[in-house]
Amino acid sequence: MIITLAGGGSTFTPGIVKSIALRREELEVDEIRLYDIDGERQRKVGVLVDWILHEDLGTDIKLTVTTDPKEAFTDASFVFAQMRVGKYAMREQDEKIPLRHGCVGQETCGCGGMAYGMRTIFPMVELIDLVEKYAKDDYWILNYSNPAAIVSEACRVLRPDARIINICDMPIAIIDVVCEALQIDKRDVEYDYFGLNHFGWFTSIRCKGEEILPELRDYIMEHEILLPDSYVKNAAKQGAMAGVKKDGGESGAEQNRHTKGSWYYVWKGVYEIMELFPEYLPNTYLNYYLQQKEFVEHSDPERTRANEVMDGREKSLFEGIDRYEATGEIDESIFYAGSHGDWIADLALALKNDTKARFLVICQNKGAIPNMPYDAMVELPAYIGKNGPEVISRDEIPLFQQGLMMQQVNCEKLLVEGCIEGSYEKVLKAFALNKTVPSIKVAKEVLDDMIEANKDYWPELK
Ligand SMILES: NC(=O)c1ccc[n+]([C@@H]2O[C@H](COP(=O)([O-])OP(=O)(O)OC[C@H]3O[C@@H](n4cnc5c(N)ncnc54)[C@H](O)[C@@H]3O)[C@@H](O)[C@H]2O)c1
Ligand SMILES: O=P(O)(O)OC[C@H]1O[C@H](O[C@H]2[C@H](O)[C@@H](O)[C@@H](O)O[C@@H]2CO)[C@H](O)[C@@H](O)[C@@H]1O
Ligand SMILES: [Mn+2]
Repeated sequence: MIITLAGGGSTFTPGIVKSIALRREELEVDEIRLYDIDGERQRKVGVLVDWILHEDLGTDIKLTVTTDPKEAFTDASFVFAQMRVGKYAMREQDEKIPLRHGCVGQETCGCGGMAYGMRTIFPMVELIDLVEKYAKDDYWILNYSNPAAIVSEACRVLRPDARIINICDMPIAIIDVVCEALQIDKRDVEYDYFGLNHFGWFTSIRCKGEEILPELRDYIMEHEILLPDSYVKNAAKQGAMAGVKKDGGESGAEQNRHTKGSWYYVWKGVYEIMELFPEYLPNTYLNYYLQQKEFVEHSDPERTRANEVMDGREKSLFEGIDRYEATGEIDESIFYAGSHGDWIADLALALKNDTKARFLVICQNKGAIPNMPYDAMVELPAYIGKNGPEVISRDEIPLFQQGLMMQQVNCEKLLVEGCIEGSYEKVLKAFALNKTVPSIKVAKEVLDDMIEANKDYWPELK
């Protein structure tokens, strides 16, 4: 049983490998392969992965680190994809170019998300074709590569038969925070959710069968933020309490980072949205669409999330690996093993062992939300077994959410069509349709700057 990580040089690789290795008996995994187009970045991550597999956990799982697709995918059962096409340097452009024009600058939302999507569509299709060619016939690609909404729409259009499931860790990250805030165990929690990727709402959260959304709402209103007291106390102890505008990089500690810099506004925004629209718990990404003006106001166009990540997660990981290579000493806090890795490893487990466990997945609607288009890629709970997701249908969604989702879904579809056809006009219409963009003139200005910045990545637009 072979699992290949595509984007093996990712900062998330060590955490994911640890989650796989901790489930080695149920997954019956014999070999883990890392595949990347950047050999040196991946080699370094491979050094840490080797330590995790063979020193830390003492497993006999074989490790292969390669830039050769044939070696990477031959006979693989699972491919976990986590590519960042254009790396952090292009993420920085995605975030900074729109901000220069007064628009939201974000990795996966608005103009930045569309730019990232246009870089990723064809490499993703290429990956699918390589996996089809070399992997086992019943392979599964479990895809984290962002922007997952646009990537999944492109896969639906270009490779409709691919055995790919697109997923996101934000909803489970939100549930982690909710559980910490209310001091409950996440194993007791089940939730209902609907939306698009990075664009959805929790409609019910249950703990041991009891509805806890009202209690959570009270917590958020009382604290004026969705942040657990324990996170805030820990961060304060470390002298890193935020709320502070435009502050420095992340610390190694996962909890700590949520209390400062751009993450602070993520959790504050949940309160600001729920104060006005208390019915559901919003995905934090809705901030960028519902508070676009305020986001631009509190952003520093010279220092965005990409800078925080480069100075934080990326730096501490690669400096830690360098230190290990030089001294043989390892500091485990340089990588994060948690829900992100557990989620994808548990999904593989559900597919392999036909567990019918419940997961949120990005899937074609096919009537599951009756008042959304049949071919929209939506995010919904599903039971996962050996034949893939069995999506749980629901009632019609309210007009406010449906209106927002229709605008966003049409934007994503136009972008994918424009990218495939090489149509400037369609891509411009996608930019103009996005809720983060105030006028067609601004849409054109941002798009033209994006074309220049992405000339090594995007198809030509005519
Ligand atoms: N869906 C989610 O909820 C979720 C959560 C976290 C991260 N992500 C995504 O996971 C990815 C990795 O994030 P990161 O911050 O660790 O980035 P990273 O830059 O550290 O790692 C990405 C790796 O992908 C490699 N890569 C780029 N193009 C490739 C290609 N065509 N083939 C193979 N490898 C390629 C890069 O060389 C790099 O090593 C990103 O797409 C990010 O957006 C998604
Ligand atoms: O800015 P980044 O690169 O730190 O995060 C962007 C990603 O944010 C979400 O995933 C988070 C998650 O919410 C957090 O709790 C922790 O697990 O880290 C993840 C990655 O930072 C989101 O779901 C992803 O799509 C984004 O790429
Ligand atoms: Mn996500």
